[in-house]
Amino acid sequence: MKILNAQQIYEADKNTIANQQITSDELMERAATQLFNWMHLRLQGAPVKIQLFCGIGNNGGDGLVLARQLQKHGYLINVHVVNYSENRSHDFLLNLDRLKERKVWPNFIGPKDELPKIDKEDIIVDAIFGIGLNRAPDDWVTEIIKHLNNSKAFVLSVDIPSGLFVDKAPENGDSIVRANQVLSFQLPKLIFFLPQTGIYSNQWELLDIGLDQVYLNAVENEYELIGKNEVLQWYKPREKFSHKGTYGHSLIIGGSYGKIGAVLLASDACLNTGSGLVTAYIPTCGYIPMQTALPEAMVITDSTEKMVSKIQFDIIPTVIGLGIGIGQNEVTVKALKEFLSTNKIPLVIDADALNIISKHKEFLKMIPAKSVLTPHPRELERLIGSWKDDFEKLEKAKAFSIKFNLIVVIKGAHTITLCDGKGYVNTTGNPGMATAGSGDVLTGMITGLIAQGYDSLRATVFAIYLHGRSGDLAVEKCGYQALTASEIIDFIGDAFLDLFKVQEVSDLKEDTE
Ligand SMILES: NC(=O)C1=CN([C@@H]2O[C@H](COP(=O)(O)OP(=O)(O)OC[C@H]3O[C@@H](n4cnc5c(N)ncnc54)[C@H](OP(=O)(O)O)[C@@H]3O)[C@@H](O)[C@H]2O)[C@@H](O)CC1
Ligand SMILES: Nc1ncnc2c1ncn2[C@@H]1O[C@H](COP(=O)(O)OP(=O)(O)O)[C@@H](O)[C@H]1O
Ligand SMILES: [K+]
Repeated sequence: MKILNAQQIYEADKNTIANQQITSDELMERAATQLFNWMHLRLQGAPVKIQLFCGIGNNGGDGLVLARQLQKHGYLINVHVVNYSENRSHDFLLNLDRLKERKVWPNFIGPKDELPKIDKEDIIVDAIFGIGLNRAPDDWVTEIIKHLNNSKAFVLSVDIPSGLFVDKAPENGDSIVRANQVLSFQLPKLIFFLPQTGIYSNQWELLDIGLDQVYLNAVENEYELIGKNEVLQWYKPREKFSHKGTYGHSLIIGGSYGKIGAVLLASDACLNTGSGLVTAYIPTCGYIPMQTALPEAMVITDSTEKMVSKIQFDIIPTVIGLGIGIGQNEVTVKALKEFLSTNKIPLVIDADALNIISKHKEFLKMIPAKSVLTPHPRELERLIGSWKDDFEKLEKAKAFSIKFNLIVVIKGAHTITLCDGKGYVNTTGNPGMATAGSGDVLTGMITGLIAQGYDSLRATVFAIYLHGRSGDLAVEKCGYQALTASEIIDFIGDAFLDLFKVQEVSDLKEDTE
């Protein structure tokens, strides 16, 4: 699903109005009717007080239409207009009149006015600012937002939590509404997925408002949200007359004394993702544990007991997963340099191999094009330097990926894959996966898909989806705390099977959250 920027959303708006021959206020009515339906379905006429806080733009206009519809259905409403500008939008004014026609007189709040009383049992509708916010809210507006946040009432935000910009980082957390639920119009917003801004939307859902499909299909998006529909089309079925050679040979290079488990996890994950053959290249000390714990994997040992000191093998792997548990010993750095200087096989690079490359930036030029780098936030910082906010992080990582023609994976709650200037935002996974070794599993999975002939970008995005989905399925059985990396591997098969399950309506709702 496409993630558009603010300007593109306004374009979608314009195209919808032109091509469907409707007025802008009809589109607003459509949007607010979806808001009303969502609330009405859940509240069923409950006598709860609904306090609507509306701005003076179209987000506020949505709030006013919603207020009118709620009042028509007998709900108890209090409408407040946060009167932050004289520059009121046409559709706001139109709907203000329509509300007044129904004898509803909003309470206008200006800089010096007292703040309305909010009980914790009330429901707050936050329609103060939408995607039109273009500067930090004034101090008195910030005070209102703080008042909403301190009220303990349930907050439902229209389109986005007020106070968030769509395309840049906020300056002051106090001026952002903390939404229990966001109902956003049709298109997901990038801010829902970034650690700094995602915290303001506890849950979010998309409401289809029938935006012009021709425009949406044609528009070039910088970010894409990845769910089941996106990855399913890439799935390669197993062929009847295939054999293990058909599905590639993965080589996993890594491990050091005390960190053989990392290679074990990656190799196991790689096999479970479908790689035809898997060979692990490890220091000698790992030979027996590796062969015992994972008989399906072949093993090549380094000449050194406790670390990788020379990367030499006589097989021809399809792809190499490099760096998990490898350490940063001087001999390993040398081995890595020698290996990179001649290697032409695509790489998936993780962990200490990334840290070594960060200290020896000249190695970057030796990495084959479209190899995959999978740093966690600290490793990313070592690679690209620090950033002032999530947006700068994305820009720096994107520039880095373009400069070296590499795929860069920013791991986290919503892992983002960057390639050729475009970002792919993952939707699966859960905090139970913040556990030792879960990144090693991901490296094995990406390697395993590349081995089977998926191009590196698809392999990466697909593996990240499956990795998160395995974690989501596993957590249903064991809970967040007990989730281990091995458990994620145990559920890779279920994650594949789950691709073909027909979704229940209730699951569909979960998917958009
Ligand atoms: N396709 C869709 O998705 C649809 C979207 N719809 C809805 O429209 C919403 C966007 O509406 P919007 O463009 O009127 O902007 P909104 O966020 O209401 O801001 C209002 C105005 O405030 C101003 N302003 C900005 N910052 C400020 C500040 N700090 N302090 C004071 N003033 C400030 C700025 O005007 P300025 O003062 O710069 O002239 C801005 O224009 C969208 O979120 C959704 O709810 C639906 O109705 C239909 C379909
Ligand atoms: N809160 C979270 N929600 C979803 N996924 C998470 C969360 N925290 C971590 N993960 C995932 O777990 C993995 C952790 O990787 P990493 O930090 O490299 O672990 P390790 O080095 O222990 O193997 C990444 O794929 C990341 O996206
Ligand atoms: K809002």
